[in-house]
Amino acid sequence: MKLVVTGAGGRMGRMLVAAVHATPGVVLSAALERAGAAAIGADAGTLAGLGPIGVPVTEDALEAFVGADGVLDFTGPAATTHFAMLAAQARIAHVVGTTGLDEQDLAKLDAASRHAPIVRSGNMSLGVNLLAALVRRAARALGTEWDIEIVETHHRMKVDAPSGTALLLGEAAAEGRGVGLGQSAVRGRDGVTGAREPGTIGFASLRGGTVIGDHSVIFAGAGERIELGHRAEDRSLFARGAVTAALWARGRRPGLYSMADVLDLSDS
Ligand SMILES: NC(=O)C1=CN([C@@H]2O[C@H](COP(=O)(O)OP(=O)(O)OC[C@H]3O[C@@H](n4cnc5c(N)ncnc54)[C@H](OP(=O)(O)O)[C@@H]3O)[C@@H](O)[C@H]2O)C=CC1
Ligand SMILES: O=C(O)C1=N[C@H](C(=O)O)C[C@H](O)C1
Repeated sequence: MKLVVTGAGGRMGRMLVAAVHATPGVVLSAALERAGAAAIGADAGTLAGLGPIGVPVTEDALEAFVGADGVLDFTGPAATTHFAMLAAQARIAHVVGTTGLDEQDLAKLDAASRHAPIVRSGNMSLGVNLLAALVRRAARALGTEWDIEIVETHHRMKVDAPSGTALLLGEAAAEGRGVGLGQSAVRGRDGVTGAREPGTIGFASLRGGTVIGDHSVIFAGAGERIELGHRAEDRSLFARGAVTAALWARGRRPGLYSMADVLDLSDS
């Protein structure tokens, strides 16, 4: 399977190039960065710490997509919605790890998924997607007398909050309660906020240092607390998950899929 890596000079892009290189059955057919980026012309393998692999970083997404079977995309919302349109035109699988997408961005992905398969997840790891299934189950069992708070910590360079993973876990909690996250989420508190509103799902974001990604879901009841959590120790686990998603998506019908579909956790 021929794969394109977008944002190939970024933290995740370099991990993705290495994961593709290490996985039998997939090859890197192109590596992209934005026009004018310092990485243009560099060998993608060298950037990823592999040594030269003969794939230079380029800026021409359309040409790259036409010659490929899938694209691994961990960039930013504007780039990802653009790549979704191009992947739809080329009818190739689009694996989206990008977070910070708003409602309009998601609507664009939805439209693109009518023409090609898209696998989107705020977290491509098995551990987090299993955690989401556990959170859904706990929220269903405990009911609204137990307050739910989601705390996430990431490195100082992260640009969006709450993290995509925190929102994924919030969605799972809301589903467990049979409510929509949009109506329940409290995304940060400051000043005289008043007492906690029953049934809400709170989010708190911490940023600092080189933390790859820590998430805790706290269920706080009367006189007791349950905490379910996950700590990522290495970005390569997200990259391996993305390659697994691309292999799964190859030849699938157009549609919007999640990592829970890829990992067969949808009924959990
Ligand atoms: N779902 C998951 O499992 C995970 C998701 N992520 C998400 O992945 C995204 C990227 O994270 P990270 O790698 O840390 O960020 P980086 O900023 O290190 O990398 C993003 C790269 O994409 C490049 N880029 C931006 N726009 C374009 C474009 N139009 N064409 C080509 N390249 C482009 C950036 O270039 P430039 O610097 O010039 O903007 C940069 O090199 C984030 O949204 C993050 O939250 C991260 C880890 C796991
Ligand atoms: O930006 C990151 O680094 C990460 N982003 C994803 C998120 O927003 O949840 C996944 C992981 O936590 C790392």
